[in-house]
Amino acid sequence: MVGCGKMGGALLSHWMQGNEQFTVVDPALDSAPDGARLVRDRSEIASETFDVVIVAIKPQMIDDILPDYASMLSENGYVLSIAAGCSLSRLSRLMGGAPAVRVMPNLPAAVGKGVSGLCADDKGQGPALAHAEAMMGRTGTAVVVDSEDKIDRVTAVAGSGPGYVFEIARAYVAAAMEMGFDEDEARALVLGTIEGATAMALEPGAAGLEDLRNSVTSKGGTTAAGLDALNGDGTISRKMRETLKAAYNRAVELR
Ligand SMILES: NC(=O)C1=CN([C@@H]2O[C@H](COP(=O)(O)OP(=O)(O)OC[C@H]3O[C@@H](n4cnc5c(N)ncnc54)[C@H](O)[C@@H]3O)[C@@H](O)[C@H]2O)C=CC1
Ligand SMILES: O=C(O)[C@@H]1CCC=N1
Repeated sequence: MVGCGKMGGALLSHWMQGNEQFTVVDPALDSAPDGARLVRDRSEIASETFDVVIVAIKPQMIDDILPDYASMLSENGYVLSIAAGCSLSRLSRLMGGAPAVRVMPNLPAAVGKGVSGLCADDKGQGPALAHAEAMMGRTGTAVVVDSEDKIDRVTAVAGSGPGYVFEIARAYVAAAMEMGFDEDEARALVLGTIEGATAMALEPGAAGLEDLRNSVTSKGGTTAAGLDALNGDGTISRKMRETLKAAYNRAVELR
């Protein structure tokens, strides 16, 4: 595993539940998760081969770093990347034509509630994709998508998504504090509300989101007043479209 920072570390803690053995190369780590082997420089393992090379470094570093790993992939091995944008064809080329699988995870994998999309190139269909899907299944929900472009769309919706949710929650908490609650109270009220509303929407057979919203909204009541201020002019709807488009466009730039 090349790089083991925030996202790679979150995944590894759940990947370790399987039968694979992991070697992590990361110059910045003091220790690897229990049971994984840590090396700080690739030269320490240069003569070894691995069934999978996992790319968990920043996309901008891949061109410089990945070619050094091409000779370390075993004959039937594949490259698995979690990097935003970086295309299957680029990954495979940098790894000497190896089968390639792209995964777009998200950070709640840290608590086993990740959502991820996967896709593979032609050589990566079959055992490589099945293995990657099994690994991702240990971290939450994994969905194989039918085109590589959809991975960049998964990135915009789900990969970056926790960032949007944390930002919305942060603004919601800040507004609650301006209403006179202290931070602990505001966090409990806001995060509990988000958790409870999400749990209701996820119940099997739950009503649609519009109906759920309406079930909170009394005619002429407080929710109607709040919703009118929130999205009466469509600001939130427009902002969400702009948000996803901007993230998708950036993923395309990183291909
Ligand atoms: N953070 C997130 O929520 C998500 C991140 N990703 C992808 O995951 C990848 C990693 O992102 P983060 O974990 O957020 O970044 P990060 O900065 O936390 O982790 C990157 C790691 O790479 C290591 N590194 C730097 N140079 C290295 C080298 N030469 N050899 C080996 N390791 C090296 C760093 O020490 C660091 O631990 C990116 O490609 C990103 O697009 C994908 C989905 C979600
Ligand atoms: O911000 C990023 O580029 C990465 C990919 C998705 C989430 N974090």
